[in-house]
Amino acid sequence: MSKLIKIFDTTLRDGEQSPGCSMNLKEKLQLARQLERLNVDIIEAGFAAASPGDLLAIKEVAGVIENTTVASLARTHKDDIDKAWEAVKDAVSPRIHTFIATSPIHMEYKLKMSPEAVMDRAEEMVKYAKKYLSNIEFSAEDATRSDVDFLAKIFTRVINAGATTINIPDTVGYTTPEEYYDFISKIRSKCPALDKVDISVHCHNDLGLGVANSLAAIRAGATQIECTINGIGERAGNASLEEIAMVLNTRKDIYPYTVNIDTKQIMRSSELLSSITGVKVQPNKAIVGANAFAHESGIHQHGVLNNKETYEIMTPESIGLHENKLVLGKHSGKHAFNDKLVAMGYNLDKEELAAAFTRFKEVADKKKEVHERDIDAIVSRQNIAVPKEFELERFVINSGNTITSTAIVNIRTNNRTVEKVATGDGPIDAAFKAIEKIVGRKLKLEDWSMDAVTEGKDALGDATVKLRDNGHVYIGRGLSTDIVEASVKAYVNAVNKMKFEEKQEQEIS
Ligand SMILES: CC(=O)SCCNC(=O)CCNC(=O)[C@H](O)C(C)(C)COP(=O)(O)OP(=O)(O)OC[C@H]1O[C@@H](n2cnc3c(N)ncnc32)[C@H](O)[C@@H]1OP(=O)(O)O
Ligand SMILES: CC(C)C(=O)C(=O)O
Ligand SMILES: [Mg+2]
Repeated sequence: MSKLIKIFDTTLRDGEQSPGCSMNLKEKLQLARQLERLNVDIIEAGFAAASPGDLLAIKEVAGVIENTTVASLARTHKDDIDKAWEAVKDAVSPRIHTFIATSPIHMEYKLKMSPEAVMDRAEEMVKYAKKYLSNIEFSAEDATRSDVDFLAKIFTRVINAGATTINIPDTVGYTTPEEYYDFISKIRSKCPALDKVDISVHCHNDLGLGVANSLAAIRAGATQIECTINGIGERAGNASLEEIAMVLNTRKDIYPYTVNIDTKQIMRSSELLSSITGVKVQPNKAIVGANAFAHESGIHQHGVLNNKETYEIMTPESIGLHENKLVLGKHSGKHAFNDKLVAMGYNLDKEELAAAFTRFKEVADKKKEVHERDIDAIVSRQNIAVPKEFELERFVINSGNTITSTAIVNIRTNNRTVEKVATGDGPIDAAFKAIEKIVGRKLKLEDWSMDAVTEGKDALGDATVKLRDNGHVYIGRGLSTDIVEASVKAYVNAVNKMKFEEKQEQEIS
């Protein structure tokens, strides 16, 4: 078998560091399960010392993931390492990932430590982590702006102390493919101990070179690539997992390596992440953008009609962009629905299945045809559902181009129905104002958007609402064939998330 290139997914850690991409515990669990289906080798589930909530989320992920290593990030501090261990110790395969910066600018101005002290600390903390477990990754933050001889020394010491993976990150997205190839080759020649461990790379996209640099690193001997779904991450993001996986899958002639990723799960992973964060993928994004497999111009269409390979270097099916197969209808029962879910890679418990089936029937009643992407939307929203402190019962809206829109909304909360009336600038605004009155709190609507999940006049509308309160942003999603209903559901979902997260924070603190 050819050499394995391990895929280390850091969507839940570095990805979550991007503005607007924070996720609650349920959302992290949902995404972690999808990453396991995608078959990544390592899930970096968070940074345990960052907050009690982060520690709890990693712990929960570690408790449910069976086939993938689960890692927590930790500074080179005893307390961080204790917390990281507490978070991952129940994992089937735990890893602690500890890091310290090695570039002159970071050591002098940020850490205020001498290079000798950094080296001593790194060695000491790897030894400290070793008392807990054997699988330890060490990262030299800002490696690409660090001195090669210094890196060779620190890597030799941490490997002798027990590190099993050495990461050489391009933290600020500064390097280029040729330079990175030479840099890694030089470090390898000065540090023979690297041949005994996995060499990892972690590339940021500040110059748009994250993927290209990761590929150059593979040719220089890297055996682990750190990346994120949709390329999210600090600043301009990280190298995108789907791009790396598809390059390695499509260009085996240049990269004759084994990669464990199930590429058919790529589209679903990308859509799930967008659905959780409310951050959409740009249409021309490679692999997962809406236009990635679209052919608009006549000459291209002519070519594709004669032979798809004239303009398609990979098939849409290879990333799980299925042909919108008609799957089930309103006469289908729970068994057929569950069989289909299993075939699509879902594994729901009894309660989740019952709730998803109810939603499926509601959708099937309104839509003639239920496609796999509709089911993806139903299931992913379902799992992310939080306790319904507020539940929409019904609404009536009076709207038109010559009258002020008026909404009457009835919501069930605390075992009673509350009804409020409000006027607004259009039907959706009126409905949102009525809900705000019921919640009894002034909420800032930061964003609202609507997408069609599938095509056609009976497409499911997928509404996203972003509410800001007390410095936090809460993202709600709503699905319906009716865009006002989808929006109202999304608003209520955002309010429920706000209440859920507030309660969680109170419980943890
Ligand atoms: C390149 C990366 O992505 S690194 C990961 C970045 N991610 C994050 O920072 C998200 C989570 N971070 C947090 O929640 C907080 O920053 C915490 C909880 C980790 C620390 O919070 P605070 O104690 O308030 O410290 P603050 O963030 O202001 O400063 C960082 C401190 O850690 C030190 N530090 C930074 N990196 C390291 C390291 N790898 N090893 C040891 N110490 C470090 C800094 O020198 C500074 O120390 P000081 O408090 O003695 O001056
Ligand atoms: C913690 C490290 C690996 C990191 O995120 C970076 O260097 O960008
Ligand atoms: Mg990073």
